[in-house]
Amino acid sequence: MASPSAPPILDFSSFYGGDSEAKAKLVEEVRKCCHYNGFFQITGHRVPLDLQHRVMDCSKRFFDLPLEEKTLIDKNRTSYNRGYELLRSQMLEVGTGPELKEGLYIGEEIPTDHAYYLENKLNSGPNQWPPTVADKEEFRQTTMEYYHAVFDLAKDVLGVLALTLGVESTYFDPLTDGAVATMRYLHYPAQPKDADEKLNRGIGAHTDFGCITLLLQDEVDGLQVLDVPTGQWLDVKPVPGAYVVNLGNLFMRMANDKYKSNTHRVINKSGRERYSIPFFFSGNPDYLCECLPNCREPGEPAKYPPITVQNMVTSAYKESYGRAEMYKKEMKVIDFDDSAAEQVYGSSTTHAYRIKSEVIGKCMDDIGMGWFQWKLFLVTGFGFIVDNFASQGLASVQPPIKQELSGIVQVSYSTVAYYVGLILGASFWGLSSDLLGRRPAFICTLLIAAVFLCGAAGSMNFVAFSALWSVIGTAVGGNVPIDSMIFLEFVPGSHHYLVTAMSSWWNLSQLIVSLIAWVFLANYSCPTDATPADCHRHENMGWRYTLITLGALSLVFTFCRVFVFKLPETPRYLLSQGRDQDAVDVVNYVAKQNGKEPPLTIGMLQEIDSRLDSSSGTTQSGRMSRKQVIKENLRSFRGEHYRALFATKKLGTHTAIMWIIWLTIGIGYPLYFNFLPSYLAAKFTTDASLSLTYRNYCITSAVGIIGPVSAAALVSTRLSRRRMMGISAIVTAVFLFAYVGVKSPTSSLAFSCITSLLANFEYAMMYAFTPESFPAPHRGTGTGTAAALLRFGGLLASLVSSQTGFTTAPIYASAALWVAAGVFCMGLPFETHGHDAI
Ligand SMILES: O=C(O)CCC(=O)C(=O)O
Ligand SMILES: [Fe+2]
Repeated sequence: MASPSAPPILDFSSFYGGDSEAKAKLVEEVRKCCHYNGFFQITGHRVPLDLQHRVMDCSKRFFDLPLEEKTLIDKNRTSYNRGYELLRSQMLEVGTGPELKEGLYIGEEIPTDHAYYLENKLNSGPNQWPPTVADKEEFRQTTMEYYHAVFDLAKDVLGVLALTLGVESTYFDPLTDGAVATMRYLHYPAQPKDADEKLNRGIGAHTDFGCITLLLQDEVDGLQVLDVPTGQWLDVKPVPGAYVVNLGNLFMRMANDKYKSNTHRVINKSGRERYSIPFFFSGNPDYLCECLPNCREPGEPAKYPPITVQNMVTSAYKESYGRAEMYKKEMKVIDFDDSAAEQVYGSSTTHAYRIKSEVIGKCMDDIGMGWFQWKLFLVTGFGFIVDNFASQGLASVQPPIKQELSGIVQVSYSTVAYYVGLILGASFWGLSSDLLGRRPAFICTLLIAAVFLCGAAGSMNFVAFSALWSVIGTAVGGNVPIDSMIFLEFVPGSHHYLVTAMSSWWNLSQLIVSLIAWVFLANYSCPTDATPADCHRHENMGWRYTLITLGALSLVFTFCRVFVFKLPETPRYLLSQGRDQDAVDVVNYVAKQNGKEPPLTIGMLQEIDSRLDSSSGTTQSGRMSRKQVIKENLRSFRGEHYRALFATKKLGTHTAIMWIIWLTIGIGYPLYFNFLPSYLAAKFTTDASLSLTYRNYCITSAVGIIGPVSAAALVSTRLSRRRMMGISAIVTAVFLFAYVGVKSPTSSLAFSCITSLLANFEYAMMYAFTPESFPAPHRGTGTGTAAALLRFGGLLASLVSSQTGFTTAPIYASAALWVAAGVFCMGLPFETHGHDAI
């Protein structure tokens, strides 16, 4: 069977006849099918055609009943799977919707005093018969007559299977005596021909978990078998009167995997209603399934230990139906009453969005922290690193630039240009990540920064230099806000503290820049008293080397982001766009990357829509092309993301205070750091060598790393984030005030280490708190604006520093601003600790 072929039709009558040659041929053909995919059809069996017609008629009669009459015998009223199962109550395949089929489960009549019932044996108990079906008694009798006829046929098929294994046809008698079997009347309503095939399955792809299945189909096709070697789905064409026979997982296990239990599914695209009656033969619950004879080579071990039919089928049942069960469980866990979140977020998100976001959060928790997120922690960290490559890089190269390039009125004008870029960049990329997604910013910001950092190294005049820095600013401005968001949207609750720890990348970067500057600037710069008249380019290459190195490292980071770690769009952004199916795919992709079972199905999200009776837009935006989405977004954008951040009084107050805090520390932090070097130089008038200066920078930066790390440790405790941010801001201020009084260069270094640690503690908290406090559909806008205000503060500070002489006033001002920021933090209206970011 080299080329894919649908299950063959075999004449079973030779099993009953006396022609031993024909019988041997049948056995051989069955054996081939078992090896190939475990599927074949049989005609010539002993189940009368007339009985088949009568039973199909029963099935139709039942399904024609009104729903309320069918649900009188709901399967969930029993603990042993007998009775009616509603449409869409099962999902066997990842990524599909609930299945378009309804069913009635029937088995051997087991009274409540029967040992099987008393011992809770597999699917054992009295049947539930529909009380209102026409000809009720005939319905019951025909059904049971059919059940017993197919039961006998199943025993005969097992007889042939025994012969294929080279043992007596009676080999399976211990398995078939007292065997449990279940049959199901199935009804697949007609599904529109153009319905989305992916979502609308009669039965999702699955394998049967019992011993063997005998299926009677009516004349409407829809059953397909997967041809494993080619990946094609082969139609199993209905043949009047024939049974489709297939092996289940239990048989495959007993055959040491030599015989196959194959994947199959039903998609009813016929435009007609389809009826089928599968008969699942499990076996005697106490039968011990061991490796069958002739299923392994001499010396080859059995792949599986012995197991009883009861244990095997119950656990396989769990596994096979696990998804559906988990789905139901999940749906029960979901608290549809989210009035607390509603109070805060109001109309900024829909109810359905919030619940779905919560479900995604739960799935992320189930998937847990794994390789995917650790890699993400590294690649999002690149953004923090490059941010400081630029800020710190610019500050370090300004002194040698001033010496070399002529016509510079104020070297800090380049800082102004850079900050203007940063403000534009933070606002633009923030907003763009809500409109177009997180990915474009993830790639572009790093790439642009890398290219222009290299470009800036080649600047020949100050105007070009400043212009290039404004472009670098537009890219870098988007790095930190977007990267912290992306990481936040993938990290499980258990590792939320890592969002805070991300800031340590920024401090690490400060250390890297200080080291690079130490190497290049201390060695390849004109003497400190040189001017453009006597400082030549070739003697002053240090700043160019510095920038080239920083640019090259940034290029390597970009390369990693583009080619090594491929970031999928975040599930919450996709949800916010109504792209539910894409969100499901991403969540399951992360699960796969972490070696976990896929936890989410589209059905779970659809269930939320149907329960809340809202349309998520899946059907429209789900099929929109990327271009359409962009167009739609831009068209609908009338400042809606900004308005949404003020949707309720609480959220509005929060947004306003958050933004004010960012502006305040935006001025306070650089005001102090820009002044400090000149202040110290003026105060101590020691002509400290460049080397010493860079050494001190390195020490301060290294100590600074402790800030975010300790913040990360504390953020996962029960302490309130607002209070921690507030207190750390105020303590920073106290140290700044004290700084003015330092008496020696050594204590100055100690103080700058402590303030750096404290300020970075506060920053790290803020960088984590800000994105998590905004709802994902507007998170980019909220976080981006915060970052833009931070930079605006920086711009104000650099304007002040370019206009003011050396006094202590700016340092006091900075301290006062930190106090103010601390007080604002305490006034934030809500806490994110203990809640999932939505
Ligand atoms: O209805 C069919 O054709 C197939 C049913 C089936 O595969 C099942 O119930 O396991
Ligand atoms: Fe099946």
